[in-house]
Amino acid sequence: MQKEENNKCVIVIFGATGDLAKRKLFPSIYNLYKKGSLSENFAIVGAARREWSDNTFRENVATSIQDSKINVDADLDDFLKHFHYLSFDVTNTSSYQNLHELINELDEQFNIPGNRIFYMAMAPQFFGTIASYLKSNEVTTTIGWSRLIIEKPFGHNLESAQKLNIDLREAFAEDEIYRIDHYLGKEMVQNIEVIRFANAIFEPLWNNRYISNIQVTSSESLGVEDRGGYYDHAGALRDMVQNHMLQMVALLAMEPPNRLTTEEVRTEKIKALRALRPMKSEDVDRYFVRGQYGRGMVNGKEVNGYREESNVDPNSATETFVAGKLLIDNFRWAGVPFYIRTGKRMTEKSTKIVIEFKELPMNLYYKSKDEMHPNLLIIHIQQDEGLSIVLNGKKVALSGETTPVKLDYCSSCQDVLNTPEAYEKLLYDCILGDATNFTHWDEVSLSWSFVDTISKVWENSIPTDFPNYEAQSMGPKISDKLLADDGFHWWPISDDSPYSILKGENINENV
Ligand SMILES: NC(=O)C1=CN([C@@H]2O[C@H](COP(=O)(O)OP(=O)(O)OC[C@H]3O[C@@H](n4cnc5c(N)ncnc54)[C@H](OP(=O)(O)O)[C@@H]3O)[C@@H](O)[C@H]2O)C=CC1
Ligand SMILES: O=C1O[C@H](COP(=O)(O)O)[C@@H](O)[C@H](O)[C@H]1O
Repeated sequence: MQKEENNKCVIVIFGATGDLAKRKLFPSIYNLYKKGSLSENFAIVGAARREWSDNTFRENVATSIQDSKINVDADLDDFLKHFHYLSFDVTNTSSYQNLHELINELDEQFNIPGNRIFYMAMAPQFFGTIASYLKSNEVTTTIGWSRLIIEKPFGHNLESAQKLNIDLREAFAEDEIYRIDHYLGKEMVQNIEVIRFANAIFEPLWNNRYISNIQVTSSESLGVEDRGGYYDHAGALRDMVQNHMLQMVALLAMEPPNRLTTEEVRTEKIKALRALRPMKSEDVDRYFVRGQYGRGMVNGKEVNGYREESNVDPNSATETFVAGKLLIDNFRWAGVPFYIRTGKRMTEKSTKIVIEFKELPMNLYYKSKDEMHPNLLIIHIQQDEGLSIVLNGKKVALSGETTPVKLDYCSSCQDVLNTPEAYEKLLYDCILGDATNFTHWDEVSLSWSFVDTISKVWENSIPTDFPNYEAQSMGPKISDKLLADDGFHWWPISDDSPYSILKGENINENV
């Protein structure tokens, strides 16, 4: 009963004519509708500057759903009846009064008990303004609940994030603000907690006594595409590390929560981020590496270097690659490096976490030709979803030599049609009032304080070697040194060849 009342709501999408709404939000809402996760009592208001009619808006929503990979059923017309459009100027009071009236009408038409979600799918400079106008025009004053979903980037540094947060908090309480990090909606990112805390074979080993290092790689094969205007002011550090990469590190490092409630889970993640050893300016070059892609060959065709991309400064010093070594100063993790790397125009699209376990105290098989292979747990976040465990076994032969054995579980292969998109899951969580997989302000602020030191150092020392990696490579060679100095190497991340991780020739691929 509670759930049925809860999912009745009006969702206002600011920026409904834009790319995010088209590619992610409309298909996600349609999927929720098809699965019966939305009741019939919902309405969507699209708001943007364009002078569209409801019909034009519905046609665009239909096209975006048809262009996505979803199976479109006959119920599309019924679905579209829930969509309404409002031509909107963010700085004009009358726009908010019109919005208020429209929401009230829709509440009545669809029997919605005053529940509202305001989704900011617009450029971040408008977030504060919209929140403040919503409040002053009493659009957020309702007998039901009122929630704000806010897209990244959440500020450009700690100072601007703090200012944005103060602006938002004038209109919304912390528990009404849902800061989206779409990595937290990914199936296997959500699975990190389950793998860790529901398995007796991992939980006791998850610490510095048994783990030698953890590697988190999120590589992209595409370049900056048409987002040069935004990206050239952000760079990989702000675009990926401040949010997605540090969120994955927090999930890997956190203590088990007392309960699976939003507050308990967030508290543990916040504690892990607090334990992150702050960077000193003088250590940045030792712990972090930046790169920028140059030209290269992709599928037999030469592709542009970053500085030749549209809306990018031809002398840009913006990094499109970051690798770093993080240390977590607490009992569990003292001495265990967490290596992260992310970049554009790398060899392939892949996000993987490799947990490398320590060697055994004595190796009975050491005298044999092959050295023992460390045990690995590999969490495949994307493109394939699943996990692998690398163990040692005996070679099928008389010699008694050991050989690495890999056990694979592919969760996306089991349920390929039902794996929900990250946005679908997160939108549904927000409708149900579950903020566990959204970032709390404390997580945002701790991540910015960590990243700010690095970006300040980088802003003050212009790299002379950019571009320093070829498109379609694993980034600058110097990123291998981060690990080599500690006696480690990056494990390969290829999805194409599931056994590549075991092959000697692919190990140390960049060294
Ligand atoms: N696209 C993506 O994949 C991702 C986007 N994001 C974030 O989502 C947000 C939106 O991104 P995206 O959809 O790509 O951006 P777009 O530029 O494609 O869309 C911007 C939207 O804002 C509207 N808009 C712009 N100015 C005004 C104004 N003054 N008043 C009213 N509406 C206005 C535009 O419509 P109109 O021109 O009709 O006014 C359009 O609907 C950004 O914060 C971005 O960082 C985050 C992750 C991924
Ligand atoms: O937030 C962002 O993420 C994407 C990568 O997301 P993924 O789900 O495709 O891995 C990245 O391309 C983009 O630059 C960044 O803003």
